[in-house]
Amino acid sequence: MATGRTHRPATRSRGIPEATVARLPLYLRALTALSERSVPTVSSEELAAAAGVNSAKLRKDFSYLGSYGTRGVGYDVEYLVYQISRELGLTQDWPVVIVGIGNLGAALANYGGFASRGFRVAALIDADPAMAGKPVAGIPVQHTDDLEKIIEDNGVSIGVIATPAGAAQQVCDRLVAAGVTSILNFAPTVLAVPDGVDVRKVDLSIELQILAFHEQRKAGEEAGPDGAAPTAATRKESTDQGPEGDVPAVMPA
Ligand SMILES: NC(=O)c1ccc[n+]([C@@H]2O[C@H](COP(=O)([O-])OP(=O)(O)OC[C@H]3O[C@@H](n4cnc5c(N)ncnc54)[C@H](O)[C@@H]3O)[C@@H](O)[C@H]2O)c1
Repeated sequence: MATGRTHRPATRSRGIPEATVARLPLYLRALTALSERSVPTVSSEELAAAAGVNSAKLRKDFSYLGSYGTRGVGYDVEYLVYQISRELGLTQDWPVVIVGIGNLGAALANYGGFASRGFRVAALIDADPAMAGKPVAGIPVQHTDDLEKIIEDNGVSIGVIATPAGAAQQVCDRLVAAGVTSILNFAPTVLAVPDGVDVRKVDLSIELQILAFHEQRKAGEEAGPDGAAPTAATRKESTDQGPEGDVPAVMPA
């Protein structure tokens, strides 16, 4: 699956390809787990396996960061955590607003993984007046009438859209007009944004459709061309991640 960002060239100005940027969070997740176990160093092979990435690709990715590891020792885990966090802009706190506090928005608000990665949920916004003031994940929901003021007061540059598809473009336009320059869109619709605004789209049903495609292919292989039982060559491990082995569940906008 291709990954990318809207309105950005395939290579960023500092020379790190988008495909490498998309893998940095995978390395960071694996490195954070090693750090939590107080593992001091890791080889490229071990880290590649933990991140689900090919080790030659990992070494190439790290060369863009200027990180080459030490022969026979490997990479310093803490230093790589710092380097990748810095590259991803995670050494600073990012206030995030979530718009649309229904089933999905509430689940996202309750997800502790944002805060632990430097994303602070600054505000929850919904159009339903009945929800205004009601706490979700300990944060009172605010009405969309105040969207612009909320963005400005909190210095928000990242917005998450979890509204119905029909409302998403209008919400997006207001977020962008108020100063938001990055949008994570969960609504099943393509958003139009001006240059300089990044949109990432998450669509779990697309991921399921891709899995369905692989299931169908596996079923065809199991039956074999003449209906024969599967052989070791045709049977696939359930951990198969595809040729790249590093495909994130996030679609380009
Ligand atoms: N990307 C995914 O994998 C994924 C998974 C589940 C749901 N979704 C999508 O996420 C969206 C939300 O799903 P849900 O199940 O939480 O729906 P929901 O109906 O439970 O919640 C939607 C919320 O958005 C609010 N809303 C409506 N219009 C608004 C507007 N203009 N401004 C602000 N808030 C507004 C509603 O008041 C409601 O609280 C839908 O578009 C759905 O298709 C995506």
